[in-house]
Amino acid sequence: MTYAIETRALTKRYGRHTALDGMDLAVETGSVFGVIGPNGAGKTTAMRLLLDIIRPTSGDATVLGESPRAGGAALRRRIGFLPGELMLEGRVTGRALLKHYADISGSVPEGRIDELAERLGLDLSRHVRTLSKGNKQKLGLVQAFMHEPALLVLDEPTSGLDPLVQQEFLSMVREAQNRGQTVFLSSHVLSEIQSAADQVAVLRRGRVVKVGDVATLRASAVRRVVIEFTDVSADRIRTALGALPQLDHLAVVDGEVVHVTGTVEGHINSLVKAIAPFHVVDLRVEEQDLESSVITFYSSEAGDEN
Ligand SMILES: Nc1ncnc2c1ncn2[C@@H]1O[C@H](COP(=O)(O)OP(=O)(O)OP(=O)(O)O)[C@@H](O)[C@H]1O
Repeated sequence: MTYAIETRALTKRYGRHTALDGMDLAVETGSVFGVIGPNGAGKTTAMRLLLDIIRPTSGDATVLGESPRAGGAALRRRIGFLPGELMLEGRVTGRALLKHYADISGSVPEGRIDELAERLGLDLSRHVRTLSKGNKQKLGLVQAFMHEPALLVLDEPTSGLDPLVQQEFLSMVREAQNRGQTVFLSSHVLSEIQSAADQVAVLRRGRVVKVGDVATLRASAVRRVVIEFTDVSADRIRTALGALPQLDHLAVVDGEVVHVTGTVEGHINSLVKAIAPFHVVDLRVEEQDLESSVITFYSSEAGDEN
């Protein structure tokens, strides 16, 4: 197994504030790896460390087999980077700017810039400072993808893109993967990661709190359950279900039909066993998308740190 990115206890502090706290990650070569987390979780900090834009307080990283610091410009050319905050102010056209970047990164295939711009619906003849946020983002994407680098590091790549362009971006990611490129991307919009990423790391307050493939994260996902019973009292149901450890937010409404709602984390086996003795007239189990699931995860963990 080879890794395009490995980090060992990678840590960045700003004064007393820890932006990234002992990150251990291994990103397989040729995979699409997503980092998700809310604003301020440390996603941008992690990416800047990998690009040697900032230096770690402690710990280290290997990117395409080299340390970001020692790899220098040669390593940088093998990475396509989309920064989170793209500053494009010049009085140049998109085409001129990309030509400038292409001269630096070298080896941009003939016609590649036009092909990518067309796919994303970007007008290359406009001055970059007149472009909208979404169009600047497209220019940033063309710049990151155009030289088909071994590794793509994309900070919030879909922010500002409309849904159709997001779909086009996702097919660019898949094509990059088919070519053997590795894609490391961040988002706080988890639905984007869900369809694109082989592996996902959940980052929260500078720490990796979960890593897994989308299927594994789903297996531990939080599901919403709705159950209706007849011929039983609400109290008996409360007693039967109240002790189940993975059942949360339990609400039992008394009536001719006893109505129960709650959330279950992980497998629903013990819930099914617990309701089996009663007369169940309806049972619905709704899987939340990864986004709601992880948000539930954050909120259930909230308050465990300062
Ligand atoms: N140069 C800096 N000086 C001081 N604190 C910083 C600096 N850069 C980042 N931080 C802090 O480090 C934490 C992590 O920031 P980071 O930008 O990595 O988060 P993020 O997950 O990328 O969030 P966002 O989606 O908002 O960009 C935040 O609390 C941020 O305020």
